[in-house]
Amino acid sequence: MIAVPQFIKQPRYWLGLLVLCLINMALAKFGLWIAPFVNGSISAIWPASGFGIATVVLFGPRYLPSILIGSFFANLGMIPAPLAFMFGVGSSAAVVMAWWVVHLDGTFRWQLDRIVDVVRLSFIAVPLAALMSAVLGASALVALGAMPGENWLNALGVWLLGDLVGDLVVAPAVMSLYAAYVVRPSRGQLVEAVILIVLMVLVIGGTHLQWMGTPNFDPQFHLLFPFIVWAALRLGGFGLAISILSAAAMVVALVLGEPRWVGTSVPYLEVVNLQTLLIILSVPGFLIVAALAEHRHVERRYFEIAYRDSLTGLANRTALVEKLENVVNTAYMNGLDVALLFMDLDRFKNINDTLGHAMGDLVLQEYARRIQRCLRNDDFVARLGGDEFTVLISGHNAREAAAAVAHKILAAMRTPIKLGGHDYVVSGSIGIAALESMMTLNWSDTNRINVAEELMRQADTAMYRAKRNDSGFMLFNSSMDSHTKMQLQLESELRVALAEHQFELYYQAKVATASEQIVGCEALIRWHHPTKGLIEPDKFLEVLESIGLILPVGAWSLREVCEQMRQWREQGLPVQRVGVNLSMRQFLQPDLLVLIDQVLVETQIPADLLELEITESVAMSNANLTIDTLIALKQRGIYISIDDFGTGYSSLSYLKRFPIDAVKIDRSFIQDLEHESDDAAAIVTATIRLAHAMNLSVVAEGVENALQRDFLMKYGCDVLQGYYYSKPVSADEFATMLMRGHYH
Ligand SMILES: Nc1nc2c(ncn2[C@@H]2O[C@H](COP(=O)(O)O[C@H]3[C@@H](O)[C@H](n4cnc5c(=O)[nH]c(N)nc54)O[C@@H]3COP(=O)(O)O)[C@@H](O)[C@H]2O)c(=O)[nH]1
Repeated sequence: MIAVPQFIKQPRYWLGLLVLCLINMALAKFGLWIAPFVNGSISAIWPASGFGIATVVLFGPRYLPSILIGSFFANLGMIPAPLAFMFGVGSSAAVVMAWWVVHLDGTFRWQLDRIVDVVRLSFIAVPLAALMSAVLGASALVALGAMPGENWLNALGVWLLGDLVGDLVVAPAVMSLYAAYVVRPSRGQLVEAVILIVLMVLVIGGTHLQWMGTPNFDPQFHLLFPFIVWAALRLGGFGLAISILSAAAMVVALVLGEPRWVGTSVPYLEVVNLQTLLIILSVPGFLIVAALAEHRHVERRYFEIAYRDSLTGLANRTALVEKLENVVNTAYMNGLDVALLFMDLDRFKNINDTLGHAMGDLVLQEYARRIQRCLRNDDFVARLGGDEFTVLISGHNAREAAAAVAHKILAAMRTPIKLGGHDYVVSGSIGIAALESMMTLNWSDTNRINVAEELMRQADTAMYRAKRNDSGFMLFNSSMDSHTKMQLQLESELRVALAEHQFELYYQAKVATASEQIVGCEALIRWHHPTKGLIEPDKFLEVLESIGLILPVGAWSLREVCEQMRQWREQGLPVQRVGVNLSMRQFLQPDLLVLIDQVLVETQIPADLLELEITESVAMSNANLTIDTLIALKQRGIYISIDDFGTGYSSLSYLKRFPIDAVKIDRSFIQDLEHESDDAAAIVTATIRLAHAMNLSVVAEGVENALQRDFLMKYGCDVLQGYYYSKPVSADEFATMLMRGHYH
């Protein structure tokens, strides 16, 4: 059974077909009407064929019947029905030919906004279609006895030219008018188009009517060219289409209506002139429009590349900088406020590292959308790169508006995002810098560019402060600058500290819960500042990490620990395992294993005396890499513990994947141990039970009193560490402990 296409059942289709049939018929009638003025039988202009090509290219071959039927009924009554039918078949075949040629490789754009499409339509599809129609039409005339065979070639020529003119004028014009129906021209363009046509009628019509009928009258149709160029340059395809159709109508009317040809037909040379004129008005016009559209497209692409962020579609850094300078200028002129929000996603790197960059991209795209939804139309949002976004707000009370927007954005971020089947909440930190209108009144011109830069810097500083304080968002204030200066000073002092050997390692004992004998220790760094005295690591570790100095300092710690063990062993002390903390950067550095091997070989320390402590978040930052590194460390016999356990977002069952030896319960839980029913107590006991089930040793950090010790003893914690036994002490003091065999 033949399947009936769906469109057949749609009334819209039949209505469309009917309308197209009627238009086709009307245009064919027009062609037939002008035929006697020219040579009596075959029309010099056949607009129906151009309209047919346009409708089938635009709406598909399903509308082909409109051409066959329109042509048939237009001719019926004037010529025998079989001939009328053959003409209809010829017209339809010509349109199929044009449709096939333009769609050969599926790249044709009926909007005619590329030169290649205008060329394909005008120089290949239309000539082939016109030739086919002419061959079939002239042959049908001869075959059905309506014309002697010797006139075939002549009829073919006239038919061909008539179709060419109709196709080249009407087909691109109808396509362009349809494009304007889809993307409406502006009111200004419509007004300009009307003015253009009125002027064209006045100039051409006026000159023509003035001289018409005088001896040696020469029509001044070349005066049409400036109007066509004007339309093509200023109004695009739509303006050009209506100008060309108006010009064609006017020219045909003026030529046919000339008193010289009344009662006779227009001489053939005049007809060819008319046909040539219409073709050279149309084809170059549409080529100009296409060339301009291509140029605009290239410009738009350059603009996109230069000013758009390709991942999120938001404005990029360059666009922000330009916009900021403009907004600052406008604010200066109009006494407005400007506020800049600088936003950064918290721990975004972890998402990239653990879930992959593709998921990271999804997060950025989703958060770009969420930020946009929190803004008004005239706010400006940009992605600076990575996970950094900015929002620019200007107007009255921009600072208050910025704070409200920051609230909205942070609230929008709290909705979890689904990644790989799991819900994640990615929080953000926002810094806000604002310029009040009162201040702007005093700016000089050069100042204003610096002001834009300064705003960016201040918002950035406030964002870092918000991130550090975990406070969501913060407004910039000048005290933040002094903090930044102090940070810079700290950075340079730390570089000096490394070069001048101002770091020292202290050692804190770890004792076995059952015997309370030392079973090892943890090496903890201290800084002997030349003026400020002994500084604890919490005050400088983060800066070391942020400026990358943690790598040489970490390498120094590792070497120092092993060197110290070697010395203690040489002194005959009962050296136990010593733990060294590894920071994120250290753990992820590619030559960590090379360094460890080198140090162990140099100091001749057995690998099982070395313990590496990595925090949960370090282990989780890149699970696959962590497993590989840990396996390599284990193969060497190095002892591995997970530090600060309970503060990250992993679970023991997740850590099961890692080849580790011990977990160190974070001291915040130990300090909260008071009653067995407390949350902390429940967490500690559950951790001990689970860790033991997984054959892991459990160390409790921060044991400060007998109550905590007793609790941990009762629940079978293996090792205790804390001030209750010993604070971190210098290497010499720890050597004394080792000598005594006790932590006192
Ligand atoms: N990457 C490196 N990190 C290091 C290194 N040296 C230290 N650190 C890390 O710095 C953080 C702070 O260390 P510190 O100020 O030395 O504090 C340690 C102990 O003094 C403290 N502690 C131990 N017992 C108690 C106690 O009973 N009460 C109490 N209030 N504090 C106590 O805990 C710190 C040891 O913590 P941990 O490492 O988690 O076991 C700290 O995070 C260090 O890791 C280094 O060379 N490299």
